[in-house]
Amino acid sequence: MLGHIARRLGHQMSNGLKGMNLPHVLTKETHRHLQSPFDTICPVSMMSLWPFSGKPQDFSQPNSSWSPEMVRLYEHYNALCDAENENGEKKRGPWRKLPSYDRTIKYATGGVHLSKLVQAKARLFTRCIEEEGAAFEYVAFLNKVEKTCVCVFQAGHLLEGAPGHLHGGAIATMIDTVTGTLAGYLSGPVMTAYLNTNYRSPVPLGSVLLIHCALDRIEGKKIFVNCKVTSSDESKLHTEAAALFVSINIGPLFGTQS
Ligand SMILES: CCCCCCCCCCCCCCCC(=O)SCCNC(=O)CCNC(=O)[C@H](O)C(C)(C)COP(=O)(O)OP(=O)(O)OC[C@H]1O[C@@H](n2cnc3c(N)ncnc32)[C@H](O)[C@@H]1OP(=O)(O)O
Repeated sequence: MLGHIARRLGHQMSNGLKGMNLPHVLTKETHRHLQSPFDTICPVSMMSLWPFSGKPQDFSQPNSSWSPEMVRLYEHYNALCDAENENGEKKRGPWRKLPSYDRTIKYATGGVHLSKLVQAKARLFTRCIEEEGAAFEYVAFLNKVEKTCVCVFQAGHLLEGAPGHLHGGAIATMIDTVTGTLAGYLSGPVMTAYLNTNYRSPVPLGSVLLIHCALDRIEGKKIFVNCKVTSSDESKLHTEAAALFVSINIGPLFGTQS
């Protein structure tokens, strides 16, 4: 019952926050991606070591909860994914929009042990709240040449910490997610060994933020990644972090070679 009331309240609040009519805000380019999200992105199987199958829902596509600023930044980075050669022909640039699913392992092929190890109800923490705009709305773009990743993140009303402001744990969660994604795409399966976070200025709830991550160095199976969280115009630094990821071997889980 309480859950039902909370969901209704959340829904009303998020409707109040929307303040936009998606079809009027989105450009033709964005509509193209909405209609066919897999048109322009590299097949997942080509981008990572995860043996995905099928076409699961990509939660990083624009939805009606995205503010005009979120949509603007999405379109800005999306445009970088298509470069033009000297003849004006479209060719793939160094940037890739990364798809984002509510489970990673669910869509993996093989792995006879998966059904026993993974509970059917498990969901990725950042994608587990169904109401659009209520919690983590984000889309990440990877630059494999520069070994960087940028994430556009809109912080929803369920992520409150200090009154009216974003919870520090929610910020750390997003930093872990984006730095971990970069480390994972560069080195395969990893786990966070440490995440050192410095909170420099509070983030108003509902803000759109940029999370910039860059590979610092790789030493054997250790991947060091730096991160900065800024306001959407990059004028204000909110958080800085340094993370260490360690490569792990999960081949046997997926039924692949160890
Ligand atoms: C294919 C990709 C697709 C990507 C698309 C994914 C999409 C979806 C996105 C979701 C992205 C979410 C990303 C969240 C990721 C988590 O949040 S993971 C959860 C939190 N982390 C954990 O639970 C990890 C717990 N810790 C452990 O399991 C183990 O300690 C570790 C980290 C795996 C390391 O253990 P180990 O493999 O036995 O390594 P070990 O031999 O002890 O140490 C190796 C080296 O690391 C050093 N080291 C280890 N720990 C530390 C430490 N804490 N401090 C300093 N140095 C350390 C050691 O000193 C050693 O150094 P060297 O001697 O080699 O110089």
